[in-house]
Amino acid sequence: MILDGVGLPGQVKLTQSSVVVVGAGGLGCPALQYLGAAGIGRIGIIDHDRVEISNLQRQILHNEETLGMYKAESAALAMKRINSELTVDVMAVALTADNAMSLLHPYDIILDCTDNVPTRYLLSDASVALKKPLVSGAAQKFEGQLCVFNLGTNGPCYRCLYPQPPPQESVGSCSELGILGVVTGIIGNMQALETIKIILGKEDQSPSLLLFSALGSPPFRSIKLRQRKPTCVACNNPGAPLNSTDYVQFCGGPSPDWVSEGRIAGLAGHRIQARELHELIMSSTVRPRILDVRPAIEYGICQLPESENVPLKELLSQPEKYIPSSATDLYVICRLGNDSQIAAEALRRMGRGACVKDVIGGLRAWSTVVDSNFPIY
Ligand SMILES: Nc1ncnc2c1ncn2[C@@H]1O[C@H](COP(=O)(O)OP(=O)(O)OP(=O)(O)O)[C@@H](O)[C@H]1O
Repeated sequence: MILDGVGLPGQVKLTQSSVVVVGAGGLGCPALQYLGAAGIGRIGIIDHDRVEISNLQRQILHNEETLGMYKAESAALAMKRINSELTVDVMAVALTADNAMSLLHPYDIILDCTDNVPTRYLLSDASVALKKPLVSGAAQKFEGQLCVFNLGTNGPCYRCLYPQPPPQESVGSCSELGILGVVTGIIGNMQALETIKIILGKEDQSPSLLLFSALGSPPFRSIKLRQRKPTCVACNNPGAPLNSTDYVQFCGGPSPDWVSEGRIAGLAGHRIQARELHELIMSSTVRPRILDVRPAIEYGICQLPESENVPLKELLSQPEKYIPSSATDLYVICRLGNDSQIAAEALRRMGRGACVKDVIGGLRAWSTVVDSNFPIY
């Protein structure tokens, strides 16, 4: 309140404002922590996922005691420890095209703290339709990006910048590619800062894309963005893409874990649950052929007995080498069930009628439903 340019009116603005944070992971946790501490009047948290031990290296609102709890709940508990009077709406559901408008509608500003491309397009289209600013963060390995989309009447949206999704091979999750925890801390904190600036009316009206590289020299670079693109399908017709886009199909690649059971059922025949694979192993006299597409170093840490290791890159460079004869079924597995979908699709494209199935949820699912002693990392 004593800060020049903020004062009591500024603090009142913070108290009277509302924000919604989608994703209570590496970016969402630091953003939520500072937004809560700043005294934002109402904070919504949307995340369908539960806290896992591998999250604790960067998802700083969660702790050993909240393992297994919904992240949205765990984050809310931690924030209320800072300020018991905070109003926090816990929404332990996945944001989808069906619920986006109703879940996001009550809030002034939307923060994208998620980790997958379909949700980025979905959030962008929803924020254009709702005419709300979208404070978007991303982080992977040693790098991060920050941008405020849809600001004012002419600020560009995510689609203006990226009309087409990135190629599949350039996309991966933190658990697949790794992330230095503090990098998400830096970007998540900056998302909180940009949000507070918007509320206080101190935002930069000509938006830029901030690029951070922990190993870069200098580590921060900034690119000024143009205004809305005249050809942007979302800005020209707000709401239209939201009603007509299958975001997962549009982005290609593996289905994120929030995709509904209905969609997985649509892929029936191409996919198998870990439990079903286990039943098959137990009931067959001939052991099913299992291809593990993780990098060799990860395969060395743990693997299913008698599985073969063909790292994804190797498989994609020569898929014909690994297609089974039409008589043999092939089950493709990885750590979380993403790379195995890409590998299975590549093998199926080779034809020959081979029956190739990927294991939904990968070895993580195996350790949850089949063998709790399986040492998944
Ligand atoms: N459509 C969505 N609706 C709600 N939450 C989402 C959606 N997409 C992603 N998220 C959430 O965004 C968060 C992203 O954070 P982050 O990548 O740090 O976590 P993670 O997915 O647990 O990471 P890891 O890749 O290590 O498992 C996750 O908690 C994830 O559940």
